[in-house]
Amino acid sequence: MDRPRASGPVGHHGSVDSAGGPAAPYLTGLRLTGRRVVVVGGGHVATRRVPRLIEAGARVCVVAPGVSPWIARAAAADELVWQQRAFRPGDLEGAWYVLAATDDPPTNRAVSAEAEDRRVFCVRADRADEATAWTPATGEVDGVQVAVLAGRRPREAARVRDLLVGVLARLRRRAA
Ligand SMILES: C[C@@]1(CC(=O)O)C2=NC(=C\c3[nH]c(c(CCC(=O)O)c3CC(=O)O)Cc3[nH]c(c(CC(=O)O)c3CCC(=O)O)/C=C3\N/C(=C\2)[C@@H](CCC(=O)O)[C@]3(C)CC(=O)O)/[C@H]1CCC(=O)O
Ligand SMILES: NC(=O)c1ccc[n+]([C@@H]2O[C@H](COP(=O)([O-])OP(=O)(O)OC[C@H]3O[C@@H](n4cnc5c(N)ncnc54)[C@H](O)[C@@H]3O)[C@@H](O)[C@H]2O)c1
Repeated sequence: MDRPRASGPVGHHGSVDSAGGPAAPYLTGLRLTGRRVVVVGGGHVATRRVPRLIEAGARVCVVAPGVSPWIARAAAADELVWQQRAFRPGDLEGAWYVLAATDDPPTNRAVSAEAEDRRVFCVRADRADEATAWTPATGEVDGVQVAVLAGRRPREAARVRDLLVGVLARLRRRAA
């Protein structure tokens, strides 16, 4: 079947074409309620991402010898499970989504290899080119969610997210 054509500068699929570049990720919305998500590593990057997984209702398991105070508190409050040890093969059993976010590249590589074997999508914090998923910059205004990927330019993604959230909030206030 032919691909549907874009009409005008912004196609009906919402993209301004950058023909010839590497394929862009397929943006989607994971519905994680009650589903196991394994986060390997419990430092700065994991601590930025885990709250959103919990908000989405995921059953989060953090595997790391040491974690941030926020993750330790969330574990104590039963908001997540913390396995206080290094990653071991088999830890991804039953996972729907995986984050490899340690500061040890061989461990991140082992996590992403196990995820690949199990065909589970996996973010890899240190090597986006070897990951099967990327984390967008996100925001929300009155039930409208915004997610921005900027082609491995996280600061640009966060800047555009802030702009969009600002515009949405202004539109909301004007409509009220
Ligand atoms: C948007 C955001 C969402 C979030 O994380 O929640 C996000 N990174 C954020 C922050 C941030 N990232 C980095 C720093 C420290 C340096 C700096 O300041 O520049 C900081 C700031 C900080 O940590 O404070 C460095 C970095 N990032 C990546 C690599 C590896 C690589 O590119 O290979 C390295 C080098 C690591 C190294 O040195 O080894 C990779 C990715 N980072 C992504 C997302 C994915 C898609 C991005 C896109 O398409 O635009 C992608 C591709 C994959 C992924 O990781 O999912 C969040 C802003 C959230 C917000 O502000 O709300
Ligand atoms: N993608 C991004 O947005 C982004 C941003 C900053 C840094 N990074 C990259 O991500 C990596 C992690 O960054 P960070 O700032 O969160 O590091 P961090 O030092 O704050 O945390 C590292 C965590 O990994 C854990 N860990 C180490 N070895 C482990 C093992 N074998 N098994 C399980 N857990 C293990 C530690 O206990 C700790 O919890 C960095 O090395 C950097 O390459 C990515």
